[in-house]
Amino acid sequence: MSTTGQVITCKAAVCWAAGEELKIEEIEVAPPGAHEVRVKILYTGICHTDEYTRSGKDPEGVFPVVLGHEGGGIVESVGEGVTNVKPGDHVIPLYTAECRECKFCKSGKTNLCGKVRATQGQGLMPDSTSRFKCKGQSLFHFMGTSTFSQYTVVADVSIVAVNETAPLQRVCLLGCGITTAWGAVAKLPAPGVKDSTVAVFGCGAIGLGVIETARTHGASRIIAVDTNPNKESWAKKFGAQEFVNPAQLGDKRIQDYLIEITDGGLDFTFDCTGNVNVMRAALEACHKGWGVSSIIGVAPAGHEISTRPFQLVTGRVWRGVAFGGVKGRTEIPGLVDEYLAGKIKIDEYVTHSRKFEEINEGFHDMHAGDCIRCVVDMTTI
Ligand SMILES: NC(=O)C1=CN([C@@H]2O[C@H](COP(=O)(O)OP(=O)(O)OC[C@H]3O[C@@H](n4cnc5c(N)ncnc54)[C@H](OP(=O)(O)O)[C@@H]3O)[C@@H](O)[C@H]2O)C=CC1
Ligand SMILES: N[C@@H](CCC(=O)N[C@@H](CSC=O)C(=O)NCC(=O)O)C(=O)O
Ligand SMILES: [Zn+2]
Ligand SMILES: [Zn+2]
Repeated sequence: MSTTGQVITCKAAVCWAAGEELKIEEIEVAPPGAHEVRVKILYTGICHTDEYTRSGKDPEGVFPVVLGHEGGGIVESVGEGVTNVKPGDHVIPLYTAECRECKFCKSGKTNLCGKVRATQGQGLMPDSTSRFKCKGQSLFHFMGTSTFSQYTVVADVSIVAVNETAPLQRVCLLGCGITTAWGAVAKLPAPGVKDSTVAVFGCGAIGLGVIETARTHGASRIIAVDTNPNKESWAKKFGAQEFVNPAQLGDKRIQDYLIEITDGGLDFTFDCTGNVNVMRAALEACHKGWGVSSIIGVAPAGHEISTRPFQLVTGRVWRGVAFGGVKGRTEIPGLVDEYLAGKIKIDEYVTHSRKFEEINEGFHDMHAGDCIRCVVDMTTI
């Protein structure tokens, strides 16, 4: 029986309040409005940003909410005026929209579309309402995606169809982590990291992806930095030649050590931790005159970065990047094809798989130190 135009009752993992575990609830998902798409989510990754918001560290966090932004699914139905996807398409929801009409999209300078960002940050659809209800209460959306629900509704500018032969339990990770890491390196202005020295701070999925992309883009030397000694073998497997544990340097600061072993500092550094002290170290480990440091990590509410302005006066550049600077509707289909052609790794990041009913264990996995990415099968309930 067709569900088009009907309210769908399904299961979702609801976070009722900051710091609480998720609770699997029966929820009602309204049909998509104009320029909206309802998606059956089959798989979702758990990203550290989901945990960041769950824990209450996100200044934009609103509750009760359906978290999740690294999903893969199939279009169930579309609202009026939707032309970019159709029922049955295999899709990846995008937390960075791409409307192709706003001043950001048209600038050619950024992937940060402005079309739905304001309401997305409030946990609402573009018309400032929610499509989710639980026990009569409205639930907030998250990052315009809410992939921890068996059905979700997203704006049409926030979704892309991908090659149907691609396994959704793998390419869902292109919804955030792997694309973020790939773009942060591959989309640097030419010549990028080719023949350059690189240091990557934090070797989770993001850091490992940065290491991998730096390797495939011809970096001459890649140094991985992580306080977790178990990450050394991971970093080397993805392409780092050296591994430094800052906790083992005694009184020496990590930036001073890196400057010492690289004849004045790195050409490129990347923060993949979200720790503002690490962000500072990554900037200060850059070479005078030309070193570029990219902030990828997301810092808790109230945390601020600082350094001596002299670090910038003397030619180091501090930048940040969201979703790797990638325009999702335009570029993700190509990344899926590159994965299918064996040019981009995804399988290697998946260390844990969980049933939907085990989603909280998936969050605990992230804290155990041996989890790179956990993929949740949304069809097990
Ligand atoms: N800008 C963007 O678009 C995106 C940003 N993010 C953000 O990127 C960050 C990284 O994500 P992810 O890779 O999933 O996270 P992980 O937690 O898996 O990886 C971070 C790694 O850094 C290590 N670490 C912690 N403290 C330090 C330190 N002081 N010095 C060196 N290493 C340290 C951690 O060790 P341990 O395991 O012991 O904690 C861990 O190995 C997060 O802040 C996430 O929110 C994610 C996706 C997109
Ligand atoms: N809401 C937070 C900031 C969260 C943040 O920086 N998100 C990243 C993506 S992290 C993905 O896992 C991002 O793309 N930000 C750009 C955006 O427009 O949201 C806060 O308010 O500090
Ligand atoms: Zn993420
Ligand atoms: Zn736009």
